[in-house]
Amino acid sequence: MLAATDLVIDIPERKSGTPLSFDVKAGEIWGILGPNGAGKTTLLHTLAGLKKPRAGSVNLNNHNIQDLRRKQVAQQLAVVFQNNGEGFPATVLETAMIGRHPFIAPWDIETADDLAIARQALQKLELSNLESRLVSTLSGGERQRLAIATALSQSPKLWLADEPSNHLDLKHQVQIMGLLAEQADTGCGVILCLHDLNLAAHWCDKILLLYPNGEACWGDANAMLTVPALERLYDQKLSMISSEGQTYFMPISSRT
Ligand SMILES: Nc1ncnc2c1ncn2[C@@H]1O[C@H](COP(=O)(O)OP(=O)(O)OP(=O)(O)O)[C@@H](O)[C@H]1O
Repeated sequence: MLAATDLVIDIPERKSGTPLSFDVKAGEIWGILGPNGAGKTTLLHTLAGLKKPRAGSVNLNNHNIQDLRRKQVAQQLAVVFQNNGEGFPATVLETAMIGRHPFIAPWDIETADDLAIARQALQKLELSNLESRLVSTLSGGERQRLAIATALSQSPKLWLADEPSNHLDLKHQVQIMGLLAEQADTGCGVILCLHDLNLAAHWCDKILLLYPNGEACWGDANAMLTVPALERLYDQKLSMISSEGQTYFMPISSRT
């Protein structure tokens, strides 16, 4: 679905680091992990074709993403951004409808089907009762769920989400990760930037570790999520706990 070949992301004044070559297949959930400033968002935006790579290429279904028109990309791929700040004044429903725009011809208006898809997405994210509200009045978690509902309205084959659990309470974190897993089960590819190691351990099939010096490695989640690798990644002591077949990582602090 999405293939990176010898990809070097472009971070100003930073060495090129490890060229990235990997293939995100239908049904897979990839987690990109790394400390603040490592380049996770830059990588996600490069994979989405929003940012040109310094070297190498990103192919979306065998086409170089830089050669595709933005509308062609948006018909296949949705991006959930890290910050869903204020845009134009718009209601919740109007915002969810933005997800339908890649499928609407210029000068055409949304059809009843478009409206139904957007409403279904709002319902899935428990936002139906807020559809007439202005986005500016939403809480952080509601805004995050709306960003995911808007991506869902886009019916993407590929999801790229930057910290999708941002601002969400525990129940909604599980709900959103469940929704993304459901999307993967229906044949979508999913790529997530994550800070929460436990969400990564629970939900991701593949992990890419991105170090601040540009070094990177990737592979099956259980091979990548080891205490030595993660301690080096975050420069933080960790302990690993297993419970009921699940793995959990905890930072070790000096406070007793
Ligand atoms: N236009 C720019 N000019 C200079 N440096 C930039 C520019 N844009 C981003 N950077 C730097 O690139 C680095 C990577 O940023 P990026 O947002 O990709 O990191 P991240 O891993 O997503 O971080 P976080 O976990 O904090 O969200 C950061 O050090 C950032 O300051």
